[in-house]
Amino acid sequence: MDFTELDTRGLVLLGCGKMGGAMLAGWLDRGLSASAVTVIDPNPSDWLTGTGVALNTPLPPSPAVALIAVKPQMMGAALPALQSLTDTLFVTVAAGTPLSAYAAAFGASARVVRAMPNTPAAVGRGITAIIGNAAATPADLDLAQGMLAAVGEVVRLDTEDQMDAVTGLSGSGPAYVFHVIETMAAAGVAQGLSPDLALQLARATVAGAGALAMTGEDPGQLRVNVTSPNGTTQAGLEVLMKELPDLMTRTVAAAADRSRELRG
Ligand SMILES: NC(=O)C1=CN([C@@H]2O[C@H](COP(=O)(O)OP(=O)(O)OC[C@H]3O[C@@H](n4cnc5c(N)ncnc54)[C@H](OP(=O)(O)O)[C@@H]3O)[C@@H](O)[C@H]2O)C=CC1
Ligand SMILES: O=C(O)[C@@H]1CCC=N1
Repeated sequence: MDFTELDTRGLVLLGCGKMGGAMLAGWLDRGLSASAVTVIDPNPSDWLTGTGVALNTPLPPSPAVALIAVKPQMMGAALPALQSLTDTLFVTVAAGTPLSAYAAAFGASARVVRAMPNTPAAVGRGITAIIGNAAATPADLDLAQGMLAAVGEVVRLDTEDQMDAVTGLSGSGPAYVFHVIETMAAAGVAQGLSPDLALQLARATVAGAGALAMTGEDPGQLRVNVTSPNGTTQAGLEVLMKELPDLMTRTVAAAADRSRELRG
């Protein structure tokens, strides 16, 4: 990405925990100047302190973008810190919190893009869904998309309602996959492997399958390619496929429902 506008006018980051930190790490790795970034966070991590960004200093009056990455529950206490900004695009990654909440805090003319990223952004492999409010211009959406595309894929939503399902699928999804790694490793240990070897096999299997899935081949066909008739995979899938579809449907639904609840 061309970071010129952010480098020139500045980027403010409100909250730099797991998600804000993942995105900032991705941007700094891809060429954003640390000197252009001001972070507001009550307890900066050692990593953040070492990046050279400005920490809890007065804000520039008109940064290009203010990224809001605090927990939805902290929003009321945190947003007033950004109220003095002028001609700034607000980009929020908070789950649940609707676009209307930012109009209430910053005024109806505030330009806001709501985004749902995920933590693989830290290694440039995130996926983020975005939607703007009525005040956000096409140029604002392009700016937000450009920033987020620097740390992975970006998709645009048609309606804000879709954000709950996106949150339940790709926002929370990395945690489901990490749990698959954990449970595959534990299953390998139950078959007699050492914990270290089982974890190495599970981690590389998920990463390799993910890379293969990204070739664009249909995932159902990729599954068939592994499955010899009456072989080992078929025996395993006969167990997994009885339960996983319903389990995954309920998992994503629970996360999406929680996103709906967070609207308050
Ligand atoms: N983690 C994820 O995978 C994803 C998270 N999100 C969204 O990102 C947002 C942040 O989540 P996550 O990074 O996981 O949470 P974290 O708790 O890791 O990060 C939030 C950060 O905000 C800080 N903070 C608290 N109060 C304030 C304040 N008043 N002003 C500035 N900073 C403050 C926290 O400090 P302290 O810890 O000291 O309170 C913390 O460092 C949430 O809204 C979440 O819905 C979206 C997509 C994925
Ligand atoms: O768990 C959460 O609420 C946040 C939103 C998506 C991922 N983490």
